[in-house]
Amino acid sequence: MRTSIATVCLSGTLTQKMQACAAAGFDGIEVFEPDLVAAPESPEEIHALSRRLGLTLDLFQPFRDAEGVDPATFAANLRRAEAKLALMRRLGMDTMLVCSNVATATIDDDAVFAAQLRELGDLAASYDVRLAYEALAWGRFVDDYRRAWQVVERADHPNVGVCLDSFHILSRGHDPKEIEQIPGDKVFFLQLADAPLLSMDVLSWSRHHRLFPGEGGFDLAGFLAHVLRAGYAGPLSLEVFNDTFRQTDPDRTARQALRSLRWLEDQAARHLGSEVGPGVARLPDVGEPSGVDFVEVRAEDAGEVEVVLAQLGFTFRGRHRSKAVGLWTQGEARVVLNEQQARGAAPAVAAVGVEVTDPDASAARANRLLAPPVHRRTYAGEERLAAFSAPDGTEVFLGRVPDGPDATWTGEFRLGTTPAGPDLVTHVDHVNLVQPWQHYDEAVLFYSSVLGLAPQAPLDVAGPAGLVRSKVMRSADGRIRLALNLQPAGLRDRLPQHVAFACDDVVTLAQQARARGLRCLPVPDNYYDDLAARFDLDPALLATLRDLGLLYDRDGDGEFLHFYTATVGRVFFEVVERRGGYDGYGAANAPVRLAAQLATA
Ligand SMILES: O=C(O)c1ccc(O)c(O)c1
Ligand SMILES: [Mg+2]
Repeated sequence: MRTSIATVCLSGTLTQKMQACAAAGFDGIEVFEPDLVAAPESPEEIHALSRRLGLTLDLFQPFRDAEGVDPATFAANLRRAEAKLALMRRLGMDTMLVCSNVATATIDDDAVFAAQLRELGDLAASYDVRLAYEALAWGRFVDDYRRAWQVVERADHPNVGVCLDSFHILSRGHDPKEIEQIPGDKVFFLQLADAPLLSMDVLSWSRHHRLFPGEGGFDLAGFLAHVLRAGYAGPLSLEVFNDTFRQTDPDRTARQALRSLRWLEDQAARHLGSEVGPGVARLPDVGEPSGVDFVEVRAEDAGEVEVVLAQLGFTFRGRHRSKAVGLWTQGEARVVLNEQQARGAAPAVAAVGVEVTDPDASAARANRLLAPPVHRRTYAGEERLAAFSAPDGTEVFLGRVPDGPDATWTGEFRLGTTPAGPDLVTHVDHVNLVQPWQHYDEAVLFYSSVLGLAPQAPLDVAGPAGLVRSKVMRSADGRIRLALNLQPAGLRDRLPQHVAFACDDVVTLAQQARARGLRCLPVPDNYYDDLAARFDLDPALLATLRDLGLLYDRDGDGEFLHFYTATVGRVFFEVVERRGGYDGYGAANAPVRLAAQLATA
């Protein structure tokens, strides 16, 4: 379907916004009137620029407070409308958004709304313009799309239809199913926005917190499916008022925006199944990744990380035959230590490899979703893995699901040791990636659309340097879990990232690691006193936890035992044992960890 975006979604001047939309690959834009009013270019110049850029000007918006008014006010509204219609002709535009009256309406009567819209429709027809009437969630009288449609039906004018905006409908909890009752050709325009599920007044929610589809909590695929069932065939347009996107790079936001639409179109097509029409584009269907292939830590000198991995029981498997890269493994957990092009860099998580069944299809999907490709030097005979840069800069590699116990690329490593004993670590449980605040929502969309991971409900963790917002992106079977943590503004330096390894016997592993000299993150005694109060723990277990510096959590019948290593550069490791189907991450313990890390930093 055609794609469009309101200029209000982006930062910059009108012409910068237009260039960003065209560069990302949008078909058209909604011209937000204040952007035009503030522009030095004439309407004719904007029209000419849109043609040069290959963008259609799909919707002029908004025209406010038109209907439900006394006759004198309505006469003034007609005069105001005529000026805007003449302006639209200069822009070469044919559709104007009329939002329901929030301010000047005094007459709560559908007959009056319909008669006034009909009269406006006559005026618009003389300029070859169509009016799309939109119920704002905070409209004075019309605040529900179903009432807006009743008014439009009653106006019965070929130039008057409705504009549907997912935010106004879903924020109020109005059932979108009745959209299917509206004839598709009377839906003149469709605006799409997601939002986090907040409880606050709808106007502030709408003006500051809207998000691109896939970044919030609304069911937009289900919503769009209703609109498509109604027979709507116009553009899919984004209208996202958001404080962050208004101040960040418009080129980047525009790419993120188009990614959200391509993802949503595919989701709606899945939702519709065999009902889907021919114009709805699908993405390559790749299934979800089945596991973590590797985690890469990059550093100028990875020596300290090697020490910690050895203490945790990892085996050094060798150096890469042509690069300054080493491989450490335990069970199916593989850690690559990369010392290339890392001058001055403290150890940090640089890349995560995931296992997919069809890397080419996954790469094609990522390309279609405008994921920036990463190019790394590979030499003849080496396995070349497609990679993309996530919004936080983490490089995501797409590897093939291995046939045997080891990924094929591990054969490129030489002169290592063969794993000797029984491995206690079985695999990578989760990777925790710190997100700069301005890219957080983009990261949620990136990991859900490109990798097909599902966002879990967000959680706030109180740390001594600020609240850390956390959202886990995971595959259905839990083999991939990426915890995205928002960097609190109060922390000058980035929070460390971490890699958590799963094991079946964390007590033994902790004992062995201690014997090898591992420095764990210290846990205060107060924590264990509180544990004893909260849970009716076996005193012997409590003593073991206290002795080894292990943390503990419980959900239902499940139990979680875990510990953290000290931080090396910007990375630390965690070892976790999940008992009895425990599915969380020990969130209750996170404040203790954050405080201990701050104290030892
Ligand atoms: O917040 C507003 O005023 C506003 C304006 C136009 C829209 O389409 C909308 O959804 C909201
Ligand atoms: Mg709208």
